[in-house]
Amino acid sequence: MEFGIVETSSTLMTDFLQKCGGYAVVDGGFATELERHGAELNDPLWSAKCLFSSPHLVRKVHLDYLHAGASIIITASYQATIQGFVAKGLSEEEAELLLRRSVEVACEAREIYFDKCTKGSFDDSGNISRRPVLVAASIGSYGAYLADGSDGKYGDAVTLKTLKDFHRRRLQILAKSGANLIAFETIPNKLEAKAYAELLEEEEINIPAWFSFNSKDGINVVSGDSILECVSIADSCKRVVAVGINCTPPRFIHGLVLSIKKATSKPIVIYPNSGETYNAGLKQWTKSSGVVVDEDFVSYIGKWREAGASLFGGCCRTTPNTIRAISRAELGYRAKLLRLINTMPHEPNEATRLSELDP
Ligand code: MET
Ligand SMILES: [Zn+2]
Repeated sequence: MEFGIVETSSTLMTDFLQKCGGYAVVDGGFATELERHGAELNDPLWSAKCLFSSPHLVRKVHLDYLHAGASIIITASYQATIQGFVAKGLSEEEAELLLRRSVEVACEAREIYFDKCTKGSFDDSGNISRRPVLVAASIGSYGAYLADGSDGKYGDAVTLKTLKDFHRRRLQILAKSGANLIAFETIPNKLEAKAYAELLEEEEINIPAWFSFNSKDGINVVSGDSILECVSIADSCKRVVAVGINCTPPRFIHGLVLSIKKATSKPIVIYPNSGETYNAGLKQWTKSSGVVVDEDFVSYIGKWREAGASLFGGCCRTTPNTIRAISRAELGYRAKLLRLINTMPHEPNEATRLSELDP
């Protein structure tokens, strides 16, 4: 029975990617998009504050990303922790309800989107035709909860047990909330990756997960730990169905995908930030030379795909426009691929195919 559950879990991503034509579009920056709509997130709970202060805005932002073409939407639970809610004066029960609510709101947005966009569309067999949409329940790191800019350098007092104790209950709740997968995001170090992998096994979590690491130099993860060692931890966990990088400047992604490829054959998920730098002290994003506009962002996608990534989205300070641009580029890529296949007298070699398909 248990084997059966894990089996289903492990094929979720490959089945999904197959349905999407090999590549899928993830959503964009969630918290920063809430802020663009006027939410005041200078708070230890960050985007999770909106789960009780403005759930309608959370739903709207999910919907905007769906309309922009995202096929995976990530919940507002990144910084939603029981410990954080309790510190705000909520009871544990209320905190757990809010965690569940983060997934419910995303599922509601998906229902509204399906309702609006699939009326009257049927496939050749008469079934309703919808692009598949997955809801990924976000789990941010212990450092996100601390919100102290520690970048995964937690010090010796924070052990594997500390991290497992911190994450266990939230993971249990989100895994039973109706989400399709767990997105462990912005993972800063090896110890936290290990804690997640052990929790997934110990708790027999029956939905799959992705591990997405954070890097600030394009070589190591943000704490300085080796990306290869981090990816290997994800690779050896059968419940992990994709591994990648998020909230990292776009200019570092190509090299990181090449490194990840060396340590896993699982699908690679990439959702970089806008290239601006977050100043944890000032709690502000500051412009830097590597900032890219939506068109530039899209021009990178071909390279990332060529390097081996198959799920693309955006993180902080990217918007539904970024996702729309990625999604159009993906549709264009697929159309070109089809045309190429139909017109080629013989199977093109990989190099010809990829150079002709560069966006
Ligand atoms: C600091 S990375 C934040 C990731 C989260 N999914 C968000 O967009 O809010
Ligand atoms: Zn981010």
